Amino acid sequence: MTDPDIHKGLAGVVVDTTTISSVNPQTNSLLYRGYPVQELAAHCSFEEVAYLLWHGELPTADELVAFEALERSLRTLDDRTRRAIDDVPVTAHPMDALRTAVSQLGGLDTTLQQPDGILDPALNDGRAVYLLAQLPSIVAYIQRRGRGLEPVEPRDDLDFSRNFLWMTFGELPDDVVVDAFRVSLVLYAEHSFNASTFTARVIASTLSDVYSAVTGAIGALKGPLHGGANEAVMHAFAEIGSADNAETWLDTALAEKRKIMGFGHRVYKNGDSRVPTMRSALERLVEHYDRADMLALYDALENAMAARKNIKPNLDYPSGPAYSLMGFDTETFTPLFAAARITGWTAHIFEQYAANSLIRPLSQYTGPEERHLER
Ligand SMILES: CC(=O)SCCNC(=O)CCNC(=O)[C@H](O)C(C)(C)COP(=O)(O)OP(=O)(O)OC[C@H]1O[C@@H](n2cnc3c(N)ncnc32)[C@H](O)[C@@H]1OP(=O)(O)O
Ligand SMILES: O=C([O-])CC(=O)C(=O)O
Repeated sequence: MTDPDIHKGLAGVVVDTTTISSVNPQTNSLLYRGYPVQELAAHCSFEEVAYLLWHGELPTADELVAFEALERSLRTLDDRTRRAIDDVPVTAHPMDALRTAVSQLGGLDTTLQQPDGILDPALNDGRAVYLLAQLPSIVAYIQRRGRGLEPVEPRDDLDFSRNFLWMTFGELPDDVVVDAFRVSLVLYAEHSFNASTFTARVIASTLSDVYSAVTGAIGALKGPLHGGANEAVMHAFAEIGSADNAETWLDTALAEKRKIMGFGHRVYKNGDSRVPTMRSALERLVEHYDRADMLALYDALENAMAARKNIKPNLDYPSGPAYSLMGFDTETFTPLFAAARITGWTAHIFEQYAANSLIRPLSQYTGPEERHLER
């Protein structure tokens, strides 16, 4: 019998079709429902992008008004969600607290028990907007709790990005900061069959519910080879200290066979299509906060990595320092990624439900030959 082809890590394997986004390493482009992500980042609110990912088209003016009103009405945290977060030790990683909170939202949703309660598209549309509205409140609550601060209530006179920053910091930053934050959310919203989205689709393929699928996706995103890389970038920056040390630090790290976080990508081998847009946002923040030293370090490490390994940055590389300049705690960076990616995750969960086939690949057994107990 010939050995089957093994596709370790499913690298290069096309497992299904999708109409949600297309990642094109040949043209270095990323399209959401056909629109280049750079155009969306330049011209659209995060709410418009969420609507586009879910419905396939940008909202009309009336649809946007109704959608924004609904999202704003769903932001307040239930006391039971706060208590669930409070039961997680404050020293735990914020992604653990976020995962617990989303899991608990599933337990609180009694409509899951209705006939067809898990798959009903109308119920699921509502759940997606609810998760979109709740995640910023949860993430802001977790960061403030970590700092020993009282929560800040959401405001329904603010758009998604502004309200997120308001709830986190208790004040509104300048427009340049809000805009960089909005750009990061748009860029993080969706990226086809990445590890966390695929996790969500695997869970959805068993006809489990959307909260379970999102809870699993949060677990997958936490890892440093995926979303966890944005905070790992800042840990590396802290180790390096300043631009002068970048080359020496990198030589040591590579000699120790360490992975350099924020560099490399499974699909893009010649640069991540989102990096130039996020880097421009980072440059505006650097100017605003007068932190040329941050950009110098950023460039020094990028150049050293290009010279030694010819490996380019991914989106987590500019996002990490951008979130740091905005004032987020380093451990909040991956929860921010999750609060944006909830849009892509849920779009994929619903696409999976709509044309489902249980995801269950094969493996080649390489363990012991058949043997028998000696008793
Ligand atoms: C938004 C996102 O989630 S983007 C991804 C964020 N993750 C990171 O930034 C973590 C750091 N990067 C990595 O670990 C990898 O580049 C991954 C996991 C993203 C992609 O990995 P793969 O597609 O499996 O690439 P693979 O690991 O085969 O890399 C090919 C070669 O480049 C090297 N390489 C790839 N990325 C890096 C890196 N960041 N640092 C050092 N070497 C690297 C590998 O060691 C390997 O070298 P080898 O052939 O000598 O063994
Ligand atoms: O596509 C991937 O493998 C990882 C990634 O960049 C993302 O999820 O945004």
